[in-house]
Amino acid sequence: MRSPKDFFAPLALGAPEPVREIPFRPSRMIHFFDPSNEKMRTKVPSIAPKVDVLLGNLEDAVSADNKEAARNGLVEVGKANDFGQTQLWTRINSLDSPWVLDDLITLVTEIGDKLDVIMVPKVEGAQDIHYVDRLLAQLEARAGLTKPLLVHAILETASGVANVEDIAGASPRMQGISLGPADLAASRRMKTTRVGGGHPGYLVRTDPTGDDVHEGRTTYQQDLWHYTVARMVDACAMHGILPYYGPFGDIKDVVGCEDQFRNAFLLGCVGTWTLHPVQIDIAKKVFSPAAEDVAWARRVIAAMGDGTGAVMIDGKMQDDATYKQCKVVAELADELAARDPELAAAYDAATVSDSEAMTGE
Ligand SMILES: CC(C)(COP(=O)(O)OP(=O)(O)OC[C@H]1O[C@@H](n2cnc3c(N)ncnc32)[C@H](O)[C@@H]1OP(=O)(O)O)[C@@H](O)C(=O)NCCC(=O)NCCSC(=O)C[C@](C)(O)C(=O)O
Ligand SMILES: [Mg+2]
Repeated sequence: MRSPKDFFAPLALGAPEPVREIPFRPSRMIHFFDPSNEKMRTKVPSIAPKVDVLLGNLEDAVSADNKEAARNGLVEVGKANDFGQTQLWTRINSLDSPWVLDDLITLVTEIGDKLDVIMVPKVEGAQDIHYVDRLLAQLEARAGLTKPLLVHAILETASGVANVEDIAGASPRMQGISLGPADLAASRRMKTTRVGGGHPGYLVRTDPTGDDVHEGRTTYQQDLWHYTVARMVDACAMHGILPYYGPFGDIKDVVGCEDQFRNAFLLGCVGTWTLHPVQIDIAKKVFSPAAEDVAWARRVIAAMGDGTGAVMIDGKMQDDATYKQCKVVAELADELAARDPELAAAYDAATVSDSEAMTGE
């Protein structure tokens, strides 16, 4: 464990200074594409402006035969495109794979200036982040990069979940963490066969009231991922980094997908993954606060003045803590509106005057 005094020192001579604060750039959707697929590569210029993050995936879902083609395809995409406000990320192969070393050497030296974040799969503990941290510093120095690359961990092993707080705080490069429900389910020996989402068998049932043991009792499906997402959110908030939901594999179930995304949004996640174009608008809708919620938040903030004391608005008590919640919503809205003129217009149109606020009543 490094001394706190050394935490922000570069890990290689000539590497850039680590960031002191993780930049909050909109990342409502991390859109996955397979860079070994030529058709997908040609779509990059049209997809990039529609997403906050475009991610060239090198790991699972890219067949072993295509690993080099995916790496080279991503280099080609990185060099050929100007991504504007859209971030370019990659998911490298896992640290125990035969491909990861070449992934890192090639990507950092060839397109390190275009990449924002390196997503590391199957992170087991802080030691995995330390390894990547030092290697990235060496490669940044070799490539002459002036901006440090950030690191994002996927929470997809039981060990990773048990060590999530250490992972979140392992390096100043740590940008965020995503849930990896498919590998995590396998690692935990859960009995599901899906990529994210719920399961009809995971439920609670109302008590029997008499002879109705076998029928007439309502059941409620539960969220398999609640514990993990909540724990991930706390670990990220504790270390000033950003939590994300992950993939929702039932592409056709756009309603279930929206519900799962919204649960994550309400619990504190800033974004999710999109695996197919149909999920992009769902993520955008869910991870942009609703216009009426933004109007309400702005109204509470205006009525609360310096943020202390208590006021009544529409029969609801507001105080320092609701003020802080409203600041989270309003500040997120401002960040998103700065990038998205349509959202900015919707938020401005919904702004409600605070004149109805009844201070002290
Ligand atoms: C599922 C697949 C095969 C269906 O692909 P398809 O071509 O069969 O689907 P489609 O509905 O027929 O596609 C319609 C159009 O959309 C295009 N398209 C389709 N997808 C995309 C895309 N992502 N980006 C851009 N374009 C896309 C596709 O090329 C087609 O274009 P066309 O109309 O011109 O012919 C495809 O969507 C895909 O490959 N998606 C990405 C899959 C992926 O990255 N999986 C890994 C992440 S999840 C994971 O790893 C788990 C985790 C975290 O590790 C863990 O929980 O453990
Ligand atoms: Mg996985």
